[in-house]
Amino acid sequence: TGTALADRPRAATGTSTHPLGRVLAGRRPLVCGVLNVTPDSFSDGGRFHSFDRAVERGRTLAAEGADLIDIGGESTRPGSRPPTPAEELDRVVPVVEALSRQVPVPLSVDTSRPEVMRAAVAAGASMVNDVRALRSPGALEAVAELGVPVCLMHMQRSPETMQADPRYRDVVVDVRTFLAERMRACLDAGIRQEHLVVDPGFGFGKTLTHNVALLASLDAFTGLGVPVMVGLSRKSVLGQLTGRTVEDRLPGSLAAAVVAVQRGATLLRVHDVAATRDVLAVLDAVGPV
Ligand SMILES: Nc1nc2ncc(COP(=O)(O)OP(=O)(O)O)nc2c(=O)[nH]1
Repeated sequence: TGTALADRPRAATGTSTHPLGRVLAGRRPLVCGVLNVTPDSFSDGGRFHSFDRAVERGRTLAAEGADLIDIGGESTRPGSRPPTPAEELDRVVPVVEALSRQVPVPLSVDTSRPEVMRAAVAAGASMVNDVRALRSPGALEAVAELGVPVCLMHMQRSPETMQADPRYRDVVVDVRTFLAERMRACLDAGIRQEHLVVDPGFGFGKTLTHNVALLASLDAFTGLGVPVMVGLSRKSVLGQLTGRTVEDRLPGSLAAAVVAVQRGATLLRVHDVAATRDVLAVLDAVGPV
């Protein structure tokens, strides 16, 4: 069941309004469900096992009301080693292909590799989400040619080293400046402004103090004039604030979602879609702060 392949929002290269662009222009905050197809996200699996569970997870996220499903094949946990290009392609593309036929919601591909962007969009993805903000060789050109929306996220250094000793002059100013520079690079490469999303990158080269400052000053990023994505769901910053392990961080995640939306976030990247949708329903009833 679900939308036939032909009816799905396709990567519309060169057309004026991309289907996902219309979604992103909407007023209601969007819930982006996290689907990590990585060994440490799906336990004891060979590709087949994780493939089956990944597709099942994607169907569950859609059934819970996800507006978008973000599919990633690279674990970006602090200290993690990136997969080879072949490993990443092998993890992501079959899942995108299967879900593009089975679920009626747009798919985003969480990758920094242009070859993975191209293969995932060809398989049915409608958006790119890049934790390296298109800094890899060929990434800007790939997104410009694909004509799909892209999320530009801030990360200091790399997953292997980012949490060693993160330092900023002023974390809000430094992250905002970085994102503004990446937006400029995108516009210069021919990527449309209405296809841009920015994300401060919570937990990516930030201490607890840095993460809290970024959340408290989220309006610095909404001031960039494009939708802001926030990914705080179950992250270690919530563990630092509550003392909870990852399995018990739903209350903290929902509190973070409320704060993020009230300070201007319009996309929430979360593991718990149904619970987050419930929180947004209550916020929506009350209206803006
Ligand atoms: N735009 C964006 N993309 C992201 N991709 C991965 C993660 C890492 O978090 P998660 O996927 O929950 O964990 P892991 O990759 O360790 O499984 N966080 C973000 C984020 O905050 N923003």
